[in-house]
Amino acid sequence: MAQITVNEILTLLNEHHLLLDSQFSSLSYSFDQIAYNSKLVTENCLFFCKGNFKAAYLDDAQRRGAKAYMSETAYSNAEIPGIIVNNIQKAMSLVSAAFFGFPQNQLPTIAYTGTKGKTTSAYFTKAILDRTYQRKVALSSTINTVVGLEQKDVVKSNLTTPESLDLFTNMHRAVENGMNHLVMEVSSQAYKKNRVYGLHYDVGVFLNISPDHIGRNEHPTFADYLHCKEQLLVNSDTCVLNADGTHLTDIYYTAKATTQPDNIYIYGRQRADQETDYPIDFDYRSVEDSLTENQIVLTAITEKAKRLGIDGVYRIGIPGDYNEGNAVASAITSALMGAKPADVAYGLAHTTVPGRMEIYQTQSHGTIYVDYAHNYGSLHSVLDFLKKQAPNGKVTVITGSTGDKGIDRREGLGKAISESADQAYLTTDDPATEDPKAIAAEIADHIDQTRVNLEYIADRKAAITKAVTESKKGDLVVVAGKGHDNYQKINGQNVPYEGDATIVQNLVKGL
Ligand SMILES: CC(=O)N[C@H]1[C@@H](OP(=O)(O)OP(=O)(O)OC[C@H]2O[C@@H](n3ccc(=O)[nH]c3=O)[C@H](O)[C@@H]2O)O[C@H](CO)[C@@H](O)[C@@H]1O[C@H](C)C(=O)N[C@@H](C)C(=O)N[C@H](CCC(=O)O)C(=O)O
Ligand SMILES: Nc1ncnc2c1ncn2[C@@H]1O[C@H](COP(=O)(O)OP(=O)(O)OP(=O)(O)O)[C@@H](O)[C@H]1O
Repeated sequence: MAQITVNEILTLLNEHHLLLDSQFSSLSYSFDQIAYNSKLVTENCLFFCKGNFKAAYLDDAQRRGAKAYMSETAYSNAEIPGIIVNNIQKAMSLVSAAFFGFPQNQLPTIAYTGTKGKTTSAYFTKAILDRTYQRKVALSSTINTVVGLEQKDVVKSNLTTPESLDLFTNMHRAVENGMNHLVMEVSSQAYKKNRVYGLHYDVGVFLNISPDHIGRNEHPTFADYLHCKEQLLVNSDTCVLNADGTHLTDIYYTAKATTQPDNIYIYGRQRADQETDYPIDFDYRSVEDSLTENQIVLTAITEKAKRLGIDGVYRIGIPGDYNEGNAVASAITSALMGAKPADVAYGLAHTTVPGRMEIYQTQSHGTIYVDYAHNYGSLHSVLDFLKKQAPNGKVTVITGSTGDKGIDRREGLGKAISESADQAYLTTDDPATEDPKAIAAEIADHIDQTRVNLEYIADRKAAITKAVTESKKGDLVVVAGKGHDNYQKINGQNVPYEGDATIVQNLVKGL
């Protein structure tokens, strides 16, 4: 059973210069539970006060059995002793890891960061390593969290990277369930909020970066966004970098500051004019890009890359040329963790990711894709790819954009539509407290309507239905933005929504 003594906590906090004061007299006192939500407190619990905290939550925690609290502020009315720290998020992460006996030491971890491709790459990697390690690979992704082999060990995730206490709880459960590796996604917010403070990864991957998540409640500037993402490399024993992304110099030198060049692997698409200041370890080229799959040739260039033994031709079961880079990153990380080429081949060919390039074919209408693209980078990648695949057909997109956050996504979506779509239906996507029609108008402001047919249909299902039923053979239709979500965020509520995939599945039956 997980436990921690006051002495262990104070020692840990002191080592990290986090402790300001402790009102606890007995150093040998031991807690059997830790929690940051008062509703989850049971007997003999250490309670963390963090975030937008209200004193009433501490009263609630006391009533339910908390024996001490940890906080950046002392609460004079509290009846239980306080441990006062100068950074509660860092303290909570360290104490959580210690409480669960540092589960990361028994769970070699591959961590992905990047603006786009984290979930897809994490799924590719899990599929490969599941072959190598008989499915004993845990997963922490935006979609699902997997901590064991049974159905009850697979749960839907709330965040891309969970709160530290939840993350270490999951890792502990994974170890208890006999899982022997972890593949996880790490968001920039996870670093901003110290959700992964003190956690080291065996392999850390930087997939790419483009402006996103900048604004109220997220990152004040792009520099801050980049800095947070780069922290993954500082905390990784081996770093894997994508040569085709922007800011490579910055990213490479951040990796090199704490990692020997021998433990840095760089991959990139083969190009005649390839010239970088860094050695490319692996290059790859497309043999086939089709509407349903890709095939690549992966070539090891440097000696250390050759030692991984994964040169070869691979089929990738998810379409989109940008998924080739995701697949290569996954092949390299999996090989670093012991996967054989046959495992890589199987995993890349058989991965599917809910809401990412899900394909629905019709008999006499177009081909429909459900995809999570919701900013310029992703929508541009998807539409640009499909446009090249449909020389004689029309590319139609159905999309909206979220309210109350990511305001600059609206311009980006409009730009991506203008560049590569022939037709767009603007509709509703998590409007929060905003009017979806006004959001759509902002997207429309950036669409060149002399070349793109545009229509606003507020009801998302109606927009999808019209686009799909009116499509002709050879046309490509992308239902973008919501991916696997089955709710619409409206005025603080998650209003149930049938889901893009379900709607499309039902529609194509008769077509
Ligand atoms: C801004 C931000 O990071 N907020 C996160 C943070 O909120 P918070 O600490 O302020 O929590 P709160 O909900 O206001 O409540 C304050 C505290 O009181 C406690 N409480 C509350 C009620 C009660 O009755 N009793 C009680 O004890 C809560 O458990 C909490 O500890 O901690 C919560 C979990 O402890 C997170 O759910 C929440 O994420 C919000 C919802 C969120 O959506 N964050 C997004 C921006 C995010 O992190 N996204 C990234 C992906 C984006 C990227 O790629 O960068 C992600 O990793 O998912
Ligand atoms: N390497 C890539 N480059 C550009 N676009 C990509 C890439 N990989 C995936 N995409 C696009 O981005 C969308 C989201 O992909 P995925 O969920 O794998 O990324 P993510 O980093 O987890 O995203 P998010 O942070 O938004 O959850 C996909 O549906 C696809 O449209």
